[in-house]
Amino acid sequence: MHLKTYTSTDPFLFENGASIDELTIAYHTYGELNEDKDNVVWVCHALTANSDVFDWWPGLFGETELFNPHDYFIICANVLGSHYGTTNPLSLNPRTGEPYYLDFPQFTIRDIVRANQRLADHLGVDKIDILIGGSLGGQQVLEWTAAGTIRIDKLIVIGTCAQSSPWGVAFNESQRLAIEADPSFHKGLPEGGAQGLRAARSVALLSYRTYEVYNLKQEESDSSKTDDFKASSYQRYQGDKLVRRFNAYSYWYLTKAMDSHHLGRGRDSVAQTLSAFSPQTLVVGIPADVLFPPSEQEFIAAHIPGARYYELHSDYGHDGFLIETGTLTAVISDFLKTTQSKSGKDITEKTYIATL
Ligand SMILES: CC(=O)SCCNC(=O)CCNC(=O)[C@H](O)C(C)(C)COP(=O)(O)OP(=O)(O)OC[C@H]1O[C@@H](n2cnc3c(N)ncnc32)[C@H](O)[C@@H]1OP(=O)(O)O
Ligand SMILES: N[C@@H](CCO)C(=O)O
Repeated sequence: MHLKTYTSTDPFLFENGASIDELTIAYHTYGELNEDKDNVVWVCHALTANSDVFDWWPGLFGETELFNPHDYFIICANVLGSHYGTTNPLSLNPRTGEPYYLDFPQFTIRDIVRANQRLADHLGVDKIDILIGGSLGGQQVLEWTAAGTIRIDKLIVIGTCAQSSPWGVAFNESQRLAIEADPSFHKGLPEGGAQGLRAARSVALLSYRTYEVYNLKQEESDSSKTDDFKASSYQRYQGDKLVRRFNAYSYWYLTKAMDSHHLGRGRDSVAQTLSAFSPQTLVVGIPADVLFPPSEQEFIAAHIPGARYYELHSDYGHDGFLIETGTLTAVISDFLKTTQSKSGKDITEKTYIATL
């Protein structure tokens, strides 16, 4: 359960043709790979999380949770370009001896997935029983399946999309504008862009949460107030909190990777790519998610043969996927029971689970 690293000294080629001489991947594993190698749960994390899934997805992953190390071999890799141990813009470029900063190659979700595949090869994993992720994690799940480089039996995708929307790109661009407006971002220092990152997190939160949850959590009781509102202090606090644990360069690049997500790029179409998927699939949409609205999940579910779709009601909106772990446990358990009973059979009927 400790952070591990794997360094591959084979050059890593990016989708855009750039390369780096070596790639380090930070990862966590929990449990053991069984003899049949058929107990792998691979978790793909979202924008600012890390490889310690027991830490950031408690309630769903843990010693006694649905995904536990006694029943499964759980793997989570810190994504390419992220701050938590995998090669990223603050890593030293062996060609210059200096951090890459903005010389880091622009990478895509496909590059992230190819880094995951490199780790799978290193770990001797040639079959994933359950591949799960939300948001940027869900983008990886879909892209890894489309890549077809490893056998995957079941997919669980939550609050994500098959192709980045103009709305999603606009949110990300607004956050990058905030980072770029911070002069320190351009000075080549590890803490460069910190104030911009603070503002970017404040913008991002507006896409992760809802009007309802702000009313619930940040309501003012003092009617005489004309300044210093709770909601203001909350935005500032959340910005500071991210700055303490993340860097502006990784954030800038990762939002660009999200923008690049398009399952149909270089393939027939998004719809056709999804319709060729063979894993049994559960898609979860959150009606209050303004960033990845349910229509995007319905599209995914409608095109993957036999996919099941569940609507998770959460006032938290997009971040509900990290918070509503009780409901997710129930929905996923139900999905797993159904898939076990249908093991080996071809599911052609799309089933909508309206409620549990
Ligand atoms: C190394 C690490 O930290 S691991 C990384 C952890 N994060 C991740 O992996 C990314 C995924 N996780 C997340 O995005 C988030 O943690 C979530 C969505 C799961 C939950 O969000 P949170 O920010 O924890 O919850 P919430 O929105 O309720 O905010 C609570 C925090 O805001 C503070 N807060 C609430 N209202 C206010 C206010 N009006 N003014 C100032 N602070 C406030 C609370 O005191 C609390 O502070 P704390 O986090 O220091 O305890
Ligand atoms: N709030 C989460 C999810 C974003 O999709 C994060 O910071 O990673």
